[in-house]
Amino acid sequence: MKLVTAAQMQELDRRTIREAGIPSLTLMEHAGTAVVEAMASRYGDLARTRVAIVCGKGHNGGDGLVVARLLSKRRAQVQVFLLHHVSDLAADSRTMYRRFVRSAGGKPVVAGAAPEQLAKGLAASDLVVDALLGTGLSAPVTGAYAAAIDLMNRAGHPIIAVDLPSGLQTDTGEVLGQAVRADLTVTFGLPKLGLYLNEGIDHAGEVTVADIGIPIDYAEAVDSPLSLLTPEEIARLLPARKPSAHKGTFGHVGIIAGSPGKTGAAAMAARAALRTGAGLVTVATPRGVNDVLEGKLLEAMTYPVPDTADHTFGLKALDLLSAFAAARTSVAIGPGISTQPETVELVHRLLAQIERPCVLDADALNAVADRPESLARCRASLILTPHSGEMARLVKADSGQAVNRDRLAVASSFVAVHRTIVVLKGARTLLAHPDGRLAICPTGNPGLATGGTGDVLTGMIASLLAQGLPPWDAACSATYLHGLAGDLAAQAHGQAGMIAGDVIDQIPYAIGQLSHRQ
Ligand SMILES: NC(=O)C1=CN([C@@H]2O[C@H](COP(=O)(O)OP(=O)(O)OC[C@H]3O[C@@H](n4cnc5c(N)ncnc54)[C@H](O)[C@@H]3O)[C@@H](O)[C@H]2O)[C@H](O)CC1
Ligand SMILES: [K+]
Repeated sequence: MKLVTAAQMQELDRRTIREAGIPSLTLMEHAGTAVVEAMASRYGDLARTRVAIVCGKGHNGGDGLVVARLLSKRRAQVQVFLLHHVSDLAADSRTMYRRFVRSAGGKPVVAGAAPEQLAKGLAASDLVVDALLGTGLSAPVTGAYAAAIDLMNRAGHPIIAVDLPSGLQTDTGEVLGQAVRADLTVTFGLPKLGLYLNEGIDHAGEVTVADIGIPIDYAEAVDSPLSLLTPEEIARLLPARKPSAHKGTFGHVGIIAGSPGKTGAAAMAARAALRTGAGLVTVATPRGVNDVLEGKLLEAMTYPVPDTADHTFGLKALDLLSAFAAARTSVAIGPGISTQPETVELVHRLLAQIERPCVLDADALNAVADRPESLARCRASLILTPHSGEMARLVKADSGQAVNRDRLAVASSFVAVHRTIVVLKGARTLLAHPDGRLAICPTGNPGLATGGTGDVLTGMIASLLAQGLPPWDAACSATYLHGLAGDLAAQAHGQAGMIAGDVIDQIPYAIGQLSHRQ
């Protein structure tokens, strides 16, 4: 599904009204209806629920007035707070104001709501609807708006944001002055970019994208290189398992991984590859740690190769590893291989020889960071899976935080230069393709910030490559499934208690959830 900026959304809105002839009031009615439906599905029967609705003067406020009328119909106890006098409202919003007053029989509407009144009203509510500002935000929030946002955030009740949390910049996810911290955001038509970037991630809460009647062909025609991965799209990409299949049908993953103290990384990548459906998985590992690794694996095979005195990968293994990779359907290099200088050199030489689609992760990324030109020399399709710290090393940025401040630009320019796919991990993992495509993954949670989950993702991508998915589809699908498995693991164990092994255990259920959508 396309991700859009404020300008793209406004253009879509304009086309829908002018060309498709759908009246703006109808769109507003649909928007309000969608918010009420999302509230009912999250908070249950809303009858007798006390709801404070805080409205600005634009169309976002108009949506809020529709919500007010529809909630009153459901016998919720609604209190509307208008920050402006009725005469200041946009025309459609004024119409919705009148409809609300008429249908709700003169329920309290406080025009130009003073902070004390608002504070009292918020204290006496169960839920808060934020309909102050949407895509029309054009300047930092100050004065009465800032005060209202602060009061909403401090009221301690769940906040439902209409279209966007007020104060959030639609395109960048930056807070302009002050922004609402929502529990649920119901966004209209297409998802807005800022809900998935920067502070927007924390301010948006759960995001629901609501259909308000914008024609599908208009939405698909939006010229945006950015998309949000959706379960429907990912379900279509996953490999089918025909009744006549055998294990050869699902490919043979080769994983080059492990060193003393880090055989767990190798084992987790292998198990994740198997759980994602690969037919066969073999881990090539330094001879000195092979016995330890074998003890951790049942279904995967190992391939011990000559090692250095430290029991890490050394140059004497180059020819064997090159032949190993050539005999596999896909390859992953990196989990737990260490940054021993000979291992680093080995990675560079392997890259010059490898031809199978290949995932580079962890220490393999650290190896290429000082000589990234090796990437361009590689003939294979490469998928790199850095977290922000590894990306910082790859692009010589000061820190992972510097990368995170501008994830879109960093990832796009890296792939344009090095012609690889990048999976930039982190809150809302970002995928970048050298042809300019960008995708953001909505699944995953902070519980995934635990050792080993990166190795799991590497194994999953390699698995889908081995099953024949093109590299971009494999990267998108594996990232989505990995986040979903992480969300299921968090449900079972909590975000603090979940560990990478729990994510592996949930992969089959994540695949199962998507299969129902095929
Ligand atoms: N996209 C659609 O198809 C639909 C969107 N709807 C809703 O409409 C809003 C966008 O409405 P718009 O009137 O353009 O803007 P806002 O309501 O977000 O606010 C504009 C209003 O606020 C003033 N303003 C801007 N910045 C500030 C500030 N920092 N402080 C105070 N005031 C500010 C500005 O001057 C305007 O007067 C969209 O988000 C949806 O919720 C439709 O209802 C359905 C169709
Ligand atoms: K809002």
